[in-house]
Amino acid sequence: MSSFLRVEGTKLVDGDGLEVILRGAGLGGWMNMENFACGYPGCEHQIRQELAKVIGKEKSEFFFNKFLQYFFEEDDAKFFKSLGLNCIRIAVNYRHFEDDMNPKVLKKEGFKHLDRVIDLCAKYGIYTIIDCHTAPGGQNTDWHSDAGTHIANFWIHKDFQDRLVWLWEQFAEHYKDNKWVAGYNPMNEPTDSEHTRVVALYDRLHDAIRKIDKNHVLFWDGNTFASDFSKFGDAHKNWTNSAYGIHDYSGYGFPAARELYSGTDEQRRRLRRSYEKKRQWMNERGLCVWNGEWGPVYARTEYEGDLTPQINESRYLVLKDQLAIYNKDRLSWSIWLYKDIGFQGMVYVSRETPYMKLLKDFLAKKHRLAADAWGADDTYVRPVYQPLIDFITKEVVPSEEQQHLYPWPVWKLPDRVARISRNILVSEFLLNEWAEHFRGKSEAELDEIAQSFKFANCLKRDGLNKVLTENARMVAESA
Ligand SMILES: O[C@@H]1[C@@H](O)[C@H](O[C@@H]2CO[C@@H](O[C@@H]3CO[C@@H](O)[C@H](O)[C@H]3O)[C@H](O)[C@H]2O)OC[C@H]1O
Repeated sequence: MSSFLRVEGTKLVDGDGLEVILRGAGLGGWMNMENFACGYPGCEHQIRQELAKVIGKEKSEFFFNKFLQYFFEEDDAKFFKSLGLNCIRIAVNYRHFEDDMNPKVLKKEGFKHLDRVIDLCAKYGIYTIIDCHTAPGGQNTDWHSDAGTHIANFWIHKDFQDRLVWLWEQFAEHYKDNKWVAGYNPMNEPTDSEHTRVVALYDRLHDAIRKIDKNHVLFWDGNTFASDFSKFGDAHKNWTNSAYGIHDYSGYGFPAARELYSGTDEQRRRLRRSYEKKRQWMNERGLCVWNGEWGPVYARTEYEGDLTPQINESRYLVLKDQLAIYNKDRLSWSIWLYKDIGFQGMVYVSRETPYMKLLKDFLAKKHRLAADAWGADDTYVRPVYQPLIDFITKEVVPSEEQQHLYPWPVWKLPDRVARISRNILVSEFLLNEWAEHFRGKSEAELDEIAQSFKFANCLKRDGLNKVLTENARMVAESA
């Protein structure tokens, strides 16, 4: 490894000017844990608080540290590489590096696992992209920014913005010489309702990082969950060595899809249209595009029963058809996600592990209540929330236009009701129930529970991995 990757026109290239197409995955709920991926309700800072209340701070930190250790180790890197993939996007939570009660004081221990995983990936020839998935105050309206609210306060507090700039200075200083780090993704999925503050912030982040690190590629997500660059204007002219991140989730990959995907001409047209819309701004300017997140979720026999194989075959087809589009464009991408508890991951924690056995009934309850937002099936609770939706549409804001609160159009009214009443409110009441499962556990038991996330204790989603491997083989042969 002799060179940094860089952007040349629409491509990523190595030091010899040879094109490099990054094909890989987001690591998942690791240094930014997520409810559906890790099996808890709400968001990460809430379960950390709750577990500390139930088993004490020391034991709780012990557990989370073990979790971080076992989640990604040598076997994971080896397996990932064996699929023909070459890049892992690592989502990190700012809280590992800075305490809200002690702002702008670096927690050096935050780098312990991040360095370990970056070095492990490097050992196997896998690039990494550092993705700042949460910003102080919350840069978006969803659970994964770990704010615990649907108000993206990051955009209305300069202090929060200053702290993110400071954090990126720390990252840049720490990783500026690391050539296996393909680049930095300074902010995951902003939702700036004014569309201008995000551009001003990117200017600041760019200048701060470039003062320290002239080499790494910067991957800038579009506004509104990395779907919209339409208000970016000529902003790119200020940003050097930059690529632009879209997140190309297709509705066909989710339970709420209007129909099961079977690859009809009309469905393929929709798939392509939704992708092309997201990259239009880059196309018009000849800029480099990176698809930082995409991919379906999968049915599980415990919930979808006999329909599981049929649903999942349809989801694999969505995946294949998306890949066909991306291959034509020689697009770099990062599928969401590598490891979880069995909803979306390439590998997932076996139901026979201590963690999954411990939480079996709780997870079934959480599923029934549709407490997570990601790909939730709301069949059981729809009668509870539909009256609220009807009330808002009939009595509160009868005009459709007034129902279009940002982040519309990604959030329609039912999405908003789901996020606020289920993913935030109901989940709050479930936090203690989750944490109580750990009451009275010794360190040895907590260690054993955390080991559930080890590669050896995970199953592989063969259908998904087969599609990815065959694609890797095909692109390698046609190169
Ligand atoms: O951490 C990730 C997170 O980054 C990701 O965020 C979601 C991305 O998608 C958003 O909705 C989609 C927008 O495009 C439409 O075509 C799809 O149908 C929508 O699902 C969503 O609001 C974001 O939260 O999601 C997964 C997290 O684990």
